Amino acid sequence: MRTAHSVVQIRAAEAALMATVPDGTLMDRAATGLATACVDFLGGAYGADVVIVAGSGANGGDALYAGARLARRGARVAAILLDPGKAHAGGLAALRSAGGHVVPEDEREDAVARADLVLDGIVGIGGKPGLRPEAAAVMELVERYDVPVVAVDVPSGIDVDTGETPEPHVRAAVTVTFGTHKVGLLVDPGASAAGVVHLVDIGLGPYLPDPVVESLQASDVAALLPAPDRTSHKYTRGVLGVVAGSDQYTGAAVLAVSGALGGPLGMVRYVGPDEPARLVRARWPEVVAGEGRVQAWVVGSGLGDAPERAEDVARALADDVPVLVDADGLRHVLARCEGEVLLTPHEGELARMLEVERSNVTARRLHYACEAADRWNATVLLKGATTVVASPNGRVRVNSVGTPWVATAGSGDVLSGICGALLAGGLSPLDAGSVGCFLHETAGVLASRGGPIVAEDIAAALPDAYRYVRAAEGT
Ligand SMILES: NC(=O)C1=CN([C@@H]2O[C@H](COP(=O)(O)OP(=O)(O)OC[C@H]3O[C@@H](n4cnc5c(N)ncnc54)[C@H](OP(=O)(O)O)[C@@H]3O)[C@@H](O)[C@H]2O)[C@@H](O)CC1
Ligand SMILES: Nc1ncnc2c1ncn2[C@@H]1O[C@H](COP(=O)(O)OP(=O)(O)O)[C@@H](O)[C@H]1O
Ligand SMILES: [K+]
Repeated sequence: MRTAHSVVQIRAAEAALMATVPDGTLMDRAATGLATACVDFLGGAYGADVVIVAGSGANGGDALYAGARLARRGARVAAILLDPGKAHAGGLAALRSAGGHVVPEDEREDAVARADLVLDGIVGIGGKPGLRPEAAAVMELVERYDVPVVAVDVPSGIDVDTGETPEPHVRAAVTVTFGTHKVGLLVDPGASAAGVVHLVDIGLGPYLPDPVVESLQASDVAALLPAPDRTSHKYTRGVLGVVAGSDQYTGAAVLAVSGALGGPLGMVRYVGPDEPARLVRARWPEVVAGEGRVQAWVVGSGLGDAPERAEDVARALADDVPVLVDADGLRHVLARCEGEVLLTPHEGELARMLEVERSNVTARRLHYACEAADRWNATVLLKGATTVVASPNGRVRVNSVGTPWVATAGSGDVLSGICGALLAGGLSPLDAGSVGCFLHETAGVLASRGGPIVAEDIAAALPDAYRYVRAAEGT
């Protein structure tokens, strides 16, 4: 499990750990890990030109100490001090004694222009979102000369606790973070600004409380996946009812059912108009058409906007089993939900539900997913490059696995099917949403292998994704 903590939690853990170790130990651990990551990134330090952009806090201190290590390994290291009077004294002395130097103000552009790497030590967890003008001016040079950035702890300027990114902020190729992940490194748009995140263990683990955000890894997913045993039969494995598709959107029915059949259940019942029902059965003879007992419902994909389809959603929500509501069905979730409900909007659908601009949802994904979970008393899975799954009890998971090739028409219908299958298999909405999303994106990666795919390819690769995560656990 990858876990992310808030700044307040990290500060408290840091204080508790610091009381047990000599002064400077944590910064030494951080700088050592940071320097190693820079050497890996550069493919060796010798002869490389490294520019450190250092603010006035400990984040600048980490960068300067790492710079000293790189200088000792043969890099030419130059520091741009944003506030020379307040630069970290120990870090600066270490850099100077290792042969590094401070860049005079009128030589900043030249230094950036020839750099192989810029270390962003402007601010860390003590910074306010955005950058001050002087820091922004240096980072403009870095972007103009297209110099790759390794961010220290966080890309400076992002909102560390939410992943929001008010401009300006740093865009990093790699972020080397210390002790634990920060929420803003896992949630977009902050996650995109962070690039590849590398965690350096500085010994904080035993002092950290429950995380604010979790991110399942393959072995976590494997541990949560239902699998049949010798006593299983199709009904004990779970039956999913799929209410999807319409005469206009027949494909949604086929795709939602394909996603469901790629999951660990015993049977799918399809409930819908004649034409999509005919297509579903032609494609999947094992599907039973018509109502019957189910362990969970998926309702919504491709229902269309005919007012009478509201009945479908109401009937599913009134049944005493977990319900996933997707796409068109989301228009009809008007009141607070009761029981186990998973809502799976994309940003546009969530914006419509909350009556806000879509751009606001894009900018504040964590905030609006949590707000919707609270408002509807349901688990909300907000789709995207990093999917957020927020439950009404405050637990949040983020999925960072996947490929943008998964963003293809009908892909969301497949997702609703696999998540529904997991609900029918007995998983909670939080587990079904986060495990389903992991399997769906992993299937996308396996099917795509770097090339274009269609939604059916994702559904077809779901059993392989299942095998892949079980292999990761060694089961
Ligand atoms: N936690 C841990 O376990 C460990 C933490 N460690 C490290 O410490 C870091 C936290 O250090 P920190 O507390 O000194 O704060 P930090 O982020 O460097 O700077 C804040 C200062 O910057 C300024 N400033 C603020 N906003 C700004 C802006 N938008 N644009 C420009 N400047 C801005 C403001 O200063 P001012 O100029 O107002 O005096 C403020 O006081 C942490 O991220 C990690 O790298 C590791 O060493 C080891 C273990
Ligand atoms: N950039 C991306 N990287 C990975 N997955 C993505 C990206 N953008 C979207 N997705 C995924 O693609 C799917 C799209 O679903 P949705 O928007 O409902 O499409 P549709 O309505 O066509 O089925 C979701 O699972 C979403 O999380
Ligand atoms: K930083």
